[in-house]
Amino acid sequence: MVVLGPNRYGKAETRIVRVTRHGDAHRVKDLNVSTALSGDMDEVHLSGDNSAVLPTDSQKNAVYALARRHGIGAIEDFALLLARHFADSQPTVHHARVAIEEYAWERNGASGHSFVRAGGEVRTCVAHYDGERAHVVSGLRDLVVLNTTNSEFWGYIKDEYTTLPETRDRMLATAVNASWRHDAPAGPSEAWPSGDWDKAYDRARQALLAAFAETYSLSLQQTLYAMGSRVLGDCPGVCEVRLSLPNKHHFVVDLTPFGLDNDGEVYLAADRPYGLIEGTVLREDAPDAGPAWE
Ligand SMILES: O=c1[nH]c(=O)c2[nH]c(=O)[nH]c2[nH]1
Repeated sequence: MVVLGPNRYGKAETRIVRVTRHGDAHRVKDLNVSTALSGDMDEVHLSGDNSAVLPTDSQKNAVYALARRHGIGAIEDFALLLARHFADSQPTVHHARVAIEEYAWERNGASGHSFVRAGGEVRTCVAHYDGERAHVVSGLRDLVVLNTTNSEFWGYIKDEYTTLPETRDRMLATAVNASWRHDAPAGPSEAWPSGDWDKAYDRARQALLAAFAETYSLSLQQTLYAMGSRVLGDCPGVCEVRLSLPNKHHFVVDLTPFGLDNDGEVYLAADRPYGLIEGTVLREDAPDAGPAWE
């Protein structure tokens, strides 16, 4: 006997560039949107009856049409708009998940129409909506940071395979992958503070950077906790932070064969393998996450 378990379906990675033109001053939003719907989908799996299915092609078209109709502000607002559209317009759709990545462009020179892709991190969000309640997780990935000192690593277990020398001064570098969960409003999801998402994003990003720079680190784990705590302290309305930090190892190169000393001046930047330090930091009274992280 087999049964159908949890399932969802949607259009992954719809790439959309939305241009807003105010005279000669243009604005660009460059997104990657993934939708996933669930609901009365037993029959399509069990008998092939498609009558409950909103095609993934229609989901993709809705992304473009709603972008044209409503414009795109903060990605969290656009994700909620789409999630509400799917769950509120189709009786067979009980839950919508919309994930968006944003690629930033900066103005290129003084013209209003030329742009250069900002090389740094990618902004992310995931919104869930079930017809009643919404959950929003914001975040970023690939924010690469490096401290040339104020990092030590010693006092760890030494087993028969340990060769790593203890260090009181090392390079510490990582590509920050962070997501932060917003408190869901108690009432209907329309209560989400619209227009505050960009400010909240800048504040969380700044908290991550400040904590990385200012923490005297005895391990990347300690730095992770400091970064998560700082976001919670600086960002009202954020109740949980999840971090995934690859330890981008930098090894001092032995230059003695060439008659040269090397007191923390020349490093080999290793590509892989890398330590991967992951953790969650949350307010003690954080409300239940529901589907927020799915
Ligand atoms: O900050 C660190 N944490 C570790 O757990 C670890 N393990 C390791 O080899 N180097 C490091 N660095």
